[in-house]
Amino acid sequence: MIRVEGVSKTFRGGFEALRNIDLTIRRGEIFALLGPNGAGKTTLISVICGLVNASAGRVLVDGHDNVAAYRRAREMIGLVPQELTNEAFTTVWDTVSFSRGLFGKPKNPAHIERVLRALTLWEKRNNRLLELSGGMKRRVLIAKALAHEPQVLFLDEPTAGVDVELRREMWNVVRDLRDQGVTIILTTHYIEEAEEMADRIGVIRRGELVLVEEKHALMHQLGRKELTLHLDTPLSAVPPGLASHELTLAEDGHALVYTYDTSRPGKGEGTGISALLTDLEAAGLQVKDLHTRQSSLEEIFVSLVRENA
Ligand SMILES: Nc1ncnc2c1ncn2[C@@H]1O[C@H](COP(=O)(O)OP(=O)(O)OP(=O)(O)O)[C@@H](O)[C@H]1O
Repeated sequence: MIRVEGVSKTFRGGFEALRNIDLTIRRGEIFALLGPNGAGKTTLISVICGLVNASAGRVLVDGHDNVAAYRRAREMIGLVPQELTNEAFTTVWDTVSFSRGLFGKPKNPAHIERVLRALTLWEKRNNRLLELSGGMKRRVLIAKALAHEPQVLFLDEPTAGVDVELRREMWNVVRDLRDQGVTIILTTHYIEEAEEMADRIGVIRRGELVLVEEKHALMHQLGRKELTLHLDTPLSAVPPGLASHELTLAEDGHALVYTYDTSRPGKGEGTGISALLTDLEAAGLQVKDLHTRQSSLEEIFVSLVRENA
């Protein structure tokens, strides 16, 4: 659906906000662009949408070059901006219809009605924006972005600063849109959001795309857990009887660390912990204490960003 080829952006003054980005977005997927503040997420979206010119490279939207064929490319895209706009005295119906008009599309009340119903705004269509709750205003932004029937929807921080309940509601809205065939690209600070929503995740850091991965493959990494066994008597090496387990020595031989995978439970011997405990006993090792830990999503994200430093 979208190809980003060798895109760089250097702002006036020489700041390099994007460096040689290559990215392909597949039709019908939800792609989450994850990155810390100032990483370049908004700049990348702005370049793809043709709001900011790239310094190098090109962007194709469904095969249309977004500079040479700007109008064709742009009309395929709906953009939900980060900030709420301020048309307080306009009604929901008018503001959404107006957005469609901006793309030179003929009026289509049936489509506007479909969009408003899908976003549960139909009952509020005659209300002015100032009369809506924060969550409704956010949904109006989505309705505006969908008014001209785009095939791709960009959501820039769709749930920044909203409460948990509203965040879940937004996630459902986005999933429904995907189910209707809209390709979705969202930026987020929230790892949980990327985990919950995305088919693929891209991590951007200081203008570079440091990782693009299927969510499930990432989850596989995330699924690793550690079991630390504190020993009564320190060891100088892992005993031969335990060689078949994935063990390393830690804390000067006072602890054995077992790494296992939680993403494939219930197959064969499962986590392997019971077999390990049996073998520990057979090897005559006394375990004083034990604890388990799982890398949090935050840790994985931070380590990904650091690894690529
Ligand atoms: N018009 C501009 N002129 C100069 N520098 C800019 C301009 N727009 C953005 N930048 C810089 O480019 C970098 C990337 O900004 P961008 O808004 O893309 O980050 P972001 O990843 O969306 O961050 P956030 O999560 O904070 O929204 C920042 O350092 C920002 O200061």
